[in-house]
Amino acid sequence: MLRIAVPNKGSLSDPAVQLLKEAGYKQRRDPRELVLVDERNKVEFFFLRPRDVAVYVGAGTVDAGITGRDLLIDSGADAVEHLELGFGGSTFRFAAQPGVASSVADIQGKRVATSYPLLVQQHLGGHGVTATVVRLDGAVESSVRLGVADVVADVVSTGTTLRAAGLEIFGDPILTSEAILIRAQDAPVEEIAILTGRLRGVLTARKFVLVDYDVPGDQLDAAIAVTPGFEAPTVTPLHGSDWHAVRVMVPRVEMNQIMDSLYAVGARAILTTELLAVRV
Ligand SMILES: Nc1ncnc2c1ncn2[C@@H]1O[C@H](COP(=O)(O)OP(=O)(O)OP(=O)(O)O)[C@@H](O)[C@H]1O
Ligand SMILES: O=P(O)(O)OC[C@H]1O[C@H](OP(=O)(O)OP(=O)(O)O)[C@H](O)[C@@H]1O
Ligand SMILES: [Mg+2]
Repeated sequence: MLRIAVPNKGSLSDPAVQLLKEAGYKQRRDPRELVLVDERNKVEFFFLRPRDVAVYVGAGTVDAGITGRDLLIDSGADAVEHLELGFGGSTFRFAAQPGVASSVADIQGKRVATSYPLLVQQHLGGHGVTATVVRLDGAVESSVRLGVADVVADVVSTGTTLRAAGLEIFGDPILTSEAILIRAQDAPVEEIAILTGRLRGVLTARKFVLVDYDVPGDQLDAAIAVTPGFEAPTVTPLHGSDWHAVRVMVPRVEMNQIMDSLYAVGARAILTTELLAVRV
């Protein structure tokens, strides 16, 4: 049985569980459940603290897990980033009160508060900067006002938390993070491939929609130029006329522009439908 670690709390937990459900895996109903066996798919899920996922995968006691890239790096664990999962996006940034620092070099000799000490130490070391890293469990933004640090290094999503604390981002991003599937060095290759295929199937289905339309023969090439498709669109002749029915996958974000363009070249009965899962 493939053993998979899933975050039990925090921002990554709900979207991770949702992704696994959509990929056809059984998920827990009771948030107190720590282990769940999915007999049908031959997978065992372990619900662990997001920070600990990489530790277990790195130790090889579970084969794979869902975590954030920032958490993986900060864990120092010997696990492999295997697949980007398209949620939990954030950047990891330095911030301070206005005028205190404008680049990483300005951190020299200062105190940096963070919940990600290894990630920050590695970044500072890479820039030849020596600083005192103050490890905090959370609410890092308050550390400057409360006098335990001069600079913070933290996860930034909207920036609202930093602004509310009177801090400004400075320097280049330390890291761009998102939720990722990680695997153990010696994870079973075939089982990981099945898991990856299932997850990719959902991620692709989220990015694309299916468009169907009818188009007269003399406009078929113009319509296909608008919707070239993943490989090639499916074209079926309509009974008793020179019209064709076309079915094609298009990127969800471009869906409305594409429908407008199709209409403009003479396509009619243009329908868009959701995809549940895809193998391409
Ligand atoms: N707005 C956000 N706030 C915090 N973490 C975020 C946010 N957006 C994405 N993430 C990602 O979520 C992961 C942090 O997981 P964690 O479980 O610590 O979440 P949390 O929401 O901070 O929970 P906690 O209540 O334990 O602080 C990191 O990979 C981080 O990059
Ligand atoms: O840029 P924003 O959209 O404001 O989001 C970023 C904030 O969210 C997280 O905090 P969280 O709520 O997880 O609390 P914590 O600091 O205690 O982990 C993170 O540590 C930042 O403080
Ligand atoms: Mg947090």
